[in-house]
Amino acid sequence: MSPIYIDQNEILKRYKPIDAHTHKGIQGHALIIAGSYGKIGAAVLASKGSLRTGCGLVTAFVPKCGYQIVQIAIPEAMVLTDVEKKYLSAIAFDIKPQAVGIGPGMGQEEPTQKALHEFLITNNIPLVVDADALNILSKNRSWLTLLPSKTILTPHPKELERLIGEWDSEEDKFEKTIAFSLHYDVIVVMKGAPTHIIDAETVYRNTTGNAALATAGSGDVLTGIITSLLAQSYEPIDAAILGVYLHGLTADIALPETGYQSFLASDIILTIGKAYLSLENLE
Ligand SMILES: NC(=O)C1=CN([C@@H]2O[C@H](COP(=O)(O)OP(=O)(O)OC[C@H]3O[C@@H](n4cnc5c(N)ncnc54)[C@H](OP(=O)(O)O)[C@@H]3O)[C@@H](O)[C@H]2O)[C@@H](O)CC1
Ligand SMILES: Nc1ncnc2c1ncn2[C@@H]1O[C@H](COP(=O)(O)OP(=O)(O)O)[C@@H](O)[C@H]1O
Ligand SMILES: [Mg+2]
Repeated sequence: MSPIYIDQNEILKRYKPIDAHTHKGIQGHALIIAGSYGKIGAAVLASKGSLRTGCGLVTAFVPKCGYQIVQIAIPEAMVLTDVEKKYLSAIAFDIKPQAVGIGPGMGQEEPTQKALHEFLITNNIPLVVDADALNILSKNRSWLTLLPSKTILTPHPKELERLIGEWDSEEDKFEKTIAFSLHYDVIVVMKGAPTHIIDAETVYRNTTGNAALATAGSGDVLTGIITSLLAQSYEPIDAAILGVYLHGLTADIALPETGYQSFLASDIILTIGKAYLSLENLE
């Protein structure tokens, strides 16, 4: 297994600069399905990640308790609510998003598990699956076959272990993840230091990012970023690659100002602009 390094060259092959004549109606609509009582912040962080990466419209689908929180935290986002107050129980919407990001802060209540199952049965919108949605799939493995082809899964190491089982070496971990990617026809973003992306037998290794990212919510922001790129018609593998690269680049750019310790997931969101500008300067 020799990885393809995700560096400036790889990014410039994939990055699509903004068309001067674009408008919000064609810049993609991302739907973030996330949050539960005490973890609405995860939905906020993911939705902001989507908005800051060029998505024309972003809707957050949250339990009722998240309504005011999201509306006040992000006036740019639209909000749909579940019938339940504290957790998701029935995922229904009358909008037409081009991509859905599901899972951050969602919890694993029984009704939430059922809601995910029912959503997956009918859904054919390109999908990013993270956090508790991954944990629910690990508990209900037959539902993995319901994922659309090239769905992007973004597990951290513990979530990966729940999905593929324990590994006894780094090599074994990659073999198991490649087998998983082939079996379910999905892309696996193996978050870590560094992050690897597995698309069938191809392994990509990210070159940006640092330990400043070891902070609550940084994965939630990544979910929003990748969902946004997917909604903007990037191919799933390109959305995963560009998303992971930009996410890491924000930490590299911010580090001289924040140091490792004071960097927050919100700083990823605040630094995405500089990360994009650095891509434009490379062209
Ligand atoms: N503001 C909000 O609303 C926030 C909401 N959030 C939401 O909370 C939910 C629970 O998410 P979660 O990831 O904290 O719980 P969980 O899956 O049990 O994993 C924890 C265990 O995994 C491991 N581990 C993790 N990273 C690792 C690494 N790099 N390298 C190695 N190991 C690593 C580590 O295990 P250990 O090493 O301790 O055995 C750790 O104890 C989820 O929905 C999320 O979106 C959060 O995003 C926070 C902000
Ligand atoms: N030491 C590190 N170096 C580089 N990246 C890191 C490091 N620690 C964490 N990250 C990145 O931060 C993110 C953490 O995601 P995750 O564990 O899902 O956080 P959360 O669930 O709190 O949002 C991943 O993108 C991961 O690659
Ligand atoms: Mg996470």
